[in-house]
Amino acid sequence: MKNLHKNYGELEVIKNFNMMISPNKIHCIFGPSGCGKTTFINIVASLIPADEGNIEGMQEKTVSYIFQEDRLLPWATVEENILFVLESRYDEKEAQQLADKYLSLVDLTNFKNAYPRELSGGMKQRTAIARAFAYEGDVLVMDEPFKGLHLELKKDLMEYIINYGYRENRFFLFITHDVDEALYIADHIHIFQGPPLSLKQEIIVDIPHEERRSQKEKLRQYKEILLQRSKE
Ligand SMILES: Nc1ncnc2c1ncn2[C@@H]1O[C@H](COP(=O)(O)OP(=O)(O)OP(=O)(O)O)[C@@H](O)[C@H]1O
Repeated sequence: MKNLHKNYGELEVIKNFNMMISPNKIHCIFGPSGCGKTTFINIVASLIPADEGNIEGMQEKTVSYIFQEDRLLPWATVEENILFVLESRYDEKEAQQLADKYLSLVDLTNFKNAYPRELSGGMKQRTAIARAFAYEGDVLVMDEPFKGLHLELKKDLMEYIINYGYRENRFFLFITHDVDEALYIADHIHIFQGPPLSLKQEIIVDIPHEERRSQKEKLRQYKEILLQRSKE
């Protein structure tokens, strides 16, 4: 991302902002409310245009997006909500296989025929996660995707991203306010401040994912740095 600028009226949300992300790595974005994180990832996902600047390497890339809110179609069932976005990309059989696989991952197979109004907030969010994962975009952009989910499912979903080949050749941008979540999953943690959005510090978490549960002392040190830098 090069020299990005974005204003909302008088407010300079993003000004001369640069950042690089690598495939196979999970980039977490951390920063105070209102600093411009959502605006930034919306630009990366081409949901809104930047006023200036460009993003290289995104041509022809497909994007899966998990929003802060579930954005489900109210008139469609859980399964139809997923199949609907897969239609443009997969044939019917492939789409059904993907929908089945990811409904099972988020533990909603038994609710595939339910409508959003019949679901709890967490179940709606799980549907939105299944929809984004199933689309299998080259770029996965997530804005606090696991907020409100219970710990076990949150861990299962993070494990899935880390361990099941899902990371291969894929770009991840992941906004979270949860320090433990970030330290569990991230390879890079970008601490932002703003507006206008700028990088305060980038932390590279150099503990292999499979060792994160056992390397408690090292993780605690990262946590301290992260909390300290976020507060300053
Ligand atoms: N469509 C819009 N029109 C006008 N101002 C906006 C718009 N969207 C965001 N803003 C403003 O831009 C600033 C950055 O908002 P943004 O949603 O990007 O922040 P954020 O870091 O994602 O916050 P949060 O963590 O609370 O989601 C805020 O001051 C917000 O009020």
